[in-house]
Amino acid sequence: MIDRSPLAEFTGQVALITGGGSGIGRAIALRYAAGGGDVVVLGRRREPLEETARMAEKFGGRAEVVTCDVRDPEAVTAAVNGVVGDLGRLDALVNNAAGNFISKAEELSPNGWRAVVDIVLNGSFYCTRAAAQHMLAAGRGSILNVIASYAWHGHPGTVHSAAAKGGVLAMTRTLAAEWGGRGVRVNCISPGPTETEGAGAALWPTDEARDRVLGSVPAGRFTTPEEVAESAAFLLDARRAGYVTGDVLSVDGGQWLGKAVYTDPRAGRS
Ligand SMILES: CCCCCCCCCCC/C=C/C(=O)SCCNC(=O)CCNC(=O)[C@H](O)C(C)(C)COP(=O)(O)OP(=O)(O)OC[C@H]1O[C@@H](n2cnc3c(N)ncnc32)[C@H](O)[C@@H]1OP(=O)(O)O
Ligand SMILES: NC(=O)C1=CN([C@@H]2O[C@H](COP(=O)(O)OP(=O)(O)OC[C@H]3O[C@@H](n4cnc5c(N)ncnc54)[C@H](OP(=O)(O)O)[C@@H]3O)[C@@H](O)[C@H]2O)C=CC1
Repeated sequence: MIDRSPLAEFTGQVALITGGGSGIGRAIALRYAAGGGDVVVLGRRREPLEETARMAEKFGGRAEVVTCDVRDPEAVTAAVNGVVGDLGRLDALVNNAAGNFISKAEELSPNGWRAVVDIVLNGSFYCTRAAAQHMLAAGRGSILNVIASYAWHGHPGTVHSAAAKGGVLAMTRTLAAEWGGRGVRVNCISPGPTETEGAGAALWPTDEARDRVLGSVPAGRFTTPEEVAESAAFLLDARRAGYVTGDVLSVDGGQWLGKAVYTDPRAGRS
């Protein structure tokens, strides 16, 4: 459980976290609040967002809730402008909202493809565009995109999500270069398999599938949302990561390296 951060690095600052009502998004919101910041959590369902806000307020800062579908660009712009109107500033955006399910590519319907790409890639762009208008005007800001390692190595069964996350990675690098001289940093964080409300049901719904995923992680366990949140706090903090932009931090127990590399007995690992 996250307690107040000894750094208090976000005191006086404001973060907007999409998908902040569950899993990794909630952990990032709570870590930001523990660091003294104010948080706004955005998603489609009000109830889980309000639960995050109640938890965040215990750290003493402000916490607000916005219901919005990131696939709706007008609603996103209104939500972001509302944050700045209510809280006076916007220092950080975390594009964490996502949709996912497993499907053979040849059986995936156009609408299934569209649902995931719209949430992950288009939604991240809409939020980024709206937030950057304020950040660039202020000359400071940090945008963190939550991706997955299959953005660069691919993964059978998740072509929609892998393609969308790959697009977010390219967007991150492009915008880091475009805005690097104007005070706005853009980075990615790449969690390993993490047991959350959405991921377990969508990606490893059976014990057999769960064991197979676990078997792919050299560290031998799932990532915790709090581990992702701690690294997210580092990347969001301008004092510690002010010179880091356009990069990806993997928090995955070595999963993307490929466990096969480590299971050769000649290397002393099995
Ligand atoms: C083999 C994989 C193992 C993975 C091991 C490695 C793991 C590490 C990396 C993990 C990386 C990433 C993880 C995540 O992103 S986890 C987050 C998961 N969270 C969620 O998905 C929560 C939100 N989800 C949703 O909102 C929905 O699932 C959805 C994305 C579908 C969007 O909901 P919406 O209500 O807008 O959409 P619809 O229900 O109307 O559906 C739209 C079309 O999509 C089709 N669909 C939906 N589900 C499925 C399915 N399970 N299989 C096939 N098709 C599906 C649906 O039928 C609609 O299409 P049609 O209109 O053509 O029918
Ligand atoms: N868990 C894992 O193993 C891994 C996760 N990731 C990434 O981490 C991030 C968080 O994942 P995780 O916590 O597991 O996921 P969850 O499914 O638990 O959370 C996803 C959140 O996104 C919100 N959301 C989904 N669609 C929309 C939408 N259209 N508009 C607004 N909000 C939306 C959901 O709220 P609501 O339904 O109320 O809208 C929910 O709060 C994602 O980007 C995911 O791809 C990366 C690697 C591994």
